[in-house]
Amino acid sequence: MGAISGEEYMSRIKQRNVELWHNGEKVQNFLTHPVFQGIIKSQASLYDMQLQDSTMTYPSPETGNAVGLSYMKPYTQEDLIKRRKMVQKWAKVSGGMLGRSPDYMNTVLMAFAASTKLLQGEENCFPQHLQQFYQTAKEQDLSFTHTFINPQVNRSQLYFEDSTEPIAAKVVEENKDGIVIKGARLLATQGGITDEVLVFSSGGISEEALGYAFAIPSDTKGLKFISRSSFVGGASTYDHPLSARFEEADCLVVFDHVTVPWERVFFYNNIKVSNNFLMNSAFVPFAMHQIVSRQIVKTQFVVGLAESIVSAIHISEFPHVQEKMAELIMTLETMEALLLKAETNAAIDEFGLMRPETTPLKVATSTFSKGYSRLTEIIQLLGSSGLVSIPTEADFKAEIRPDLDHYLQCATLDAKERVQLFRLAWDATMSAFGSRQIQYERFFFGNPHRLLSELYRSYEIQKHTDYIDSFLRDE
Ligand SMILES: Cc1cc2nc3c(=O)[nH]c(=O)nc-3n(C[C@H](O)[C@H](O)[C@H](O)COP(=O)(O)OP(=O)(O)OC[C@H]3O[C@@H](n4cnc5c(N)ncnc54)[C@H](O)[C@@H]3O)c2cc1C
Repeated sequence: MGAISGEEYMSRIKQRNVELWHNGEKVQNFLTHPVFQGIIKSQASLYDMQLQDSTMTYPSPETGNAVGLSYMKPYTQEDLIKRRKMVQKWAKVSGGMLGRSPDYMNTVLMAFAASTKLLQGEENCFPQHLQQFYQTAKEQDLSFTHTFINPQVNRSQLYFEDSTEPIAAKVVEENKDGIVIKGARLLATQGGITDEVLVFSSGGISEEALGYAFAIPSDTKGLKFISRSSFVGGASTYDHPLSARFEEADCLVVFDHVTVPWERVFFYNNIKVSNNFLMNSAFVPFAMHQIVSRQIVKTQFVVGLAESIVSAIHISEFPHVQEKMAELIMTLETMEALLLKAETNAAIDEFGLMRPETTPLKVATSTFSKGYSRLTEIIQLLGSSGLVSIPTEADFKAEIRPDLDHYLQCATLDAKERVQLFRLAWDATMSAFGSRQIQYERFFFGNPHRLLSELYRSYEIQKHTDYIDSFLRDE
């Protein structure tokens, strides 16, 4: 089969009988629902793009089919660069706003499947199931959401859930068919509108029943996705240039005695593996390589947007404006340099993959997680009242049009073009969609404080203290 078209992706979504709730109602037809139709069309356009661009696929080593490059295990630096270019082509479609373009989860699955030797010989671990699932996903171009964390009930390190009905999803039974899961997980972005959901323990557990990894179809019996309220502002892409197309709902995932068939269980009932697999696997470097590639496109988008505002209202002569533009450029150049360093220093890892150097990627993701809100703040500071003087497409069709044309023109654009630009800046930085983007970049890859402390703990710092020692000795 191999890489699919947008049409095939949509027809699969349509055929699945997924239980997805939004605003108190069970969603019936996803393809025409005002909240989900925009994102589904955008995802479909990405699949079409992949099918039409030969640099976005590669021949499957097993079948020879043209399959998505995001599934490709990189063995050389050229492979890594091909992967980066593929990620960035897709990211350009949404200005980097789509966190779950298919390459993200495909990369994650590739990295997990490449790491199965960590499961070999371990109790209750099934490396062959993970390998097989990766092959199926690659050949059928399956789409994914994932959920790695437990509900935010009590994060105290001393907390031990004692509810009689599980809150955090756990294994409540195992039988001849598989393991049975009851409870909930957070926070599946694009939950309900993908073929499959990938569920992994992200560590930090002390109870065996909470440690497992599996993948199941989104329409598995007992599985329910509860979407947050939608940030789609409306269907008009003039009024809502981003949210109308790229709003990815985030979902609570509820497992009501969901049976996971044995062939879909990757591991369970093994605390050591559950706590270590994610971090010891190839997940972090390869997921981060995808993330930083996308975040660079997002930064380019912000730089372009900011400069378009600067030139539209002629504010480039002011020193603080130049300083703010320089700040954006510094972030972009820093991100690009870090990615280049990671790729340049890539080396074959314990799984035989060409692994990008992890430290620059950790620095880049942490820089962006902290700094993206500042990038959006700069857009707000430059756009000023222009970000709220944003009449709608309907206003431009009404009899007030001559007033709008006259009073909302700017140095380089007519009123309708100017409002279109400022509406884009508003949607990127101030609308509900734009605010969620900030929260997304802060948190989606895990607790940012944990990532920073992990950066410090894994950093080869000894050479610098050795330097100080020798400096003192030489005095
Ligand atoms: C928009 C968005 C989309 C997301 N999409 C997905 C997805 O598709 N799939 C998925 O699996 N997850 C997703 N996530 C969830 C993401 O993985 C979590 O937000 C992240 O791991 C942080 O967990 P939390 O939100 O429960 O915050 P918490 O862990 O509850 O943290 C709350 C606060 O307490 C602090 N805190 C908590 N514990 C500690 C500690 N031990 N030490 C120090 N400080 C602590 C945190 O730093 C934070 O300030 C998404 C999140 C967002 C915001």
